[in-house]
Amino acid sequence: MSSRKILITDHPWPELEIEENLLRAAGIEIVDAPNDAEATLIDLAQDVFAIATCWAEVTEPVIRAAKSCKLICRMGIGLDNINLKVASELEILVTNVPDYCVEEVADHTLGLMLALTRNIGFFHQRTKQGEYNLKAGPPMHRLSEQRLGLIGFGHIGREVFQRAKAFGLDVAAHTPSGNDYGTGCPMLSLDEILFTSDILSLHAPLSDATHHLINDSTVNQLKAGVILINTSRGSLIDPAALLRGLQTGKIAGAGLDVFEPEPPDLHDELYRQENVIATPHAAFVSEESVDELRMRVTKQILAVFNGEPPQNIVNQ
Ligand SMILES: NC(=O)C1=CN([C@@H]2O[C@H](COP(=O)(O)OP(=O)(O)OC[C@H]3O[C@@H](n4cnc5c(N)ncnc54)[C@H](O)[C@@H]3O)[C@@H](O)[C@H]2O)C=CC1
Ligand SMILES: O=C(O)C(=O)CO
Repeated sequence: MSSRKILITDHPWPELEIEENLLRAAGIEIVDAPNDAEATLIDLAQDVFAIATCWAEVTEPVIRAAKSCKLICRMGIGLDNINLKVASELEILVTNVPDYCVEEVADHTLGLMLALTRNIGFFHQRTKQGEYNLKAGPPMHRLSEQRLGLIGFGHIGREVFQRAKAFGLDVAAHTPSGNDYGTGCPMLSLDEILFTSDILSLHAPLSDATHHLINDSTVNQLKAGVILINTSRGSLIDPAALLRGLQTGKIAGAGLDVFEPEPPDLHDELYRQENVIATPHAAFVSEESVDELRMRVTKQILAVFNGEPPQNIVNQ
């Protein structure tokens, strides 16, 4: 390996001590980007053998500038911030960590769902403001009489299914393949899931097919009073259509962990709606998941440095 440098484009953890301990011991230098602007990444990527990225856009110009690059690691599951086509064309391996936070995201999804269906966010705000009563709360429904529709039934969707069953929810799912992975979960068409869900939760990756999957036309198909949960990617929802759906009452509430764009403009009308609860792309986080993620990415980098195949290659 001629280059001994790697570039970390961005990371939400304050220090890189896990990466430094393992990589510096092997003689690898870490370049910690000061910001994730494309021009900065183009400049810093020139002589690195690997790029590790959380949410920064690893664009075609960044990849083409990285002349010695053998590996691009997504420090996470979703691959929507990496130009996979160009990486593959240049025979650069791309990896992700497909299963480090499945339980955390499923728990978070149920958390958002319960906060909305039990009016926990609403009552919390009112109680803190000194209003100790049940006046004017949105209607609440018995969960065991509600249909939860999942769009996407991969690692996370299936984990949400298991939890939701324990709450007595009637769960159904939609994916293009219709594979229920032996769970017995009814698999429906997109139209059926939109028409029949009392709660709709998104667990599909961001792609051309899922971009603005929730738009004015699909909002129209939803059951009146539906609750919408998104812990996948913000751009699965057209934010303007969501706002209109909330304002007309078609959508009774939204629980959002992901946004378009990120970070969102929290002064936007959408986030001022009382029936929107939001968390800052935090669904994946626990001490355990983040440590596991960082260790596994570091091992992928070490493998390639040592001339071995890394785990979880997505483009081979
Ligand atoms: N908020 C957070 O902190 C986190 C968010 N995520 C997001 O969650 C997404 C899902 O993660 P996993 O379940 O692990 O992925 P996965 O790859 O195991 O499952 C994805 C599922 O989406 C389905 N799918 C693909 N295209 C579809 C379409 N057009 N319509 C409906 N379904 C479609 C697939 O068939 C599969 O069932 C990730 O792609 C990522 O964007 C992942 C981790 C953390
Ligand atoms: O792992 C993912 O895809 C996340 O969204 C967290 O970065």
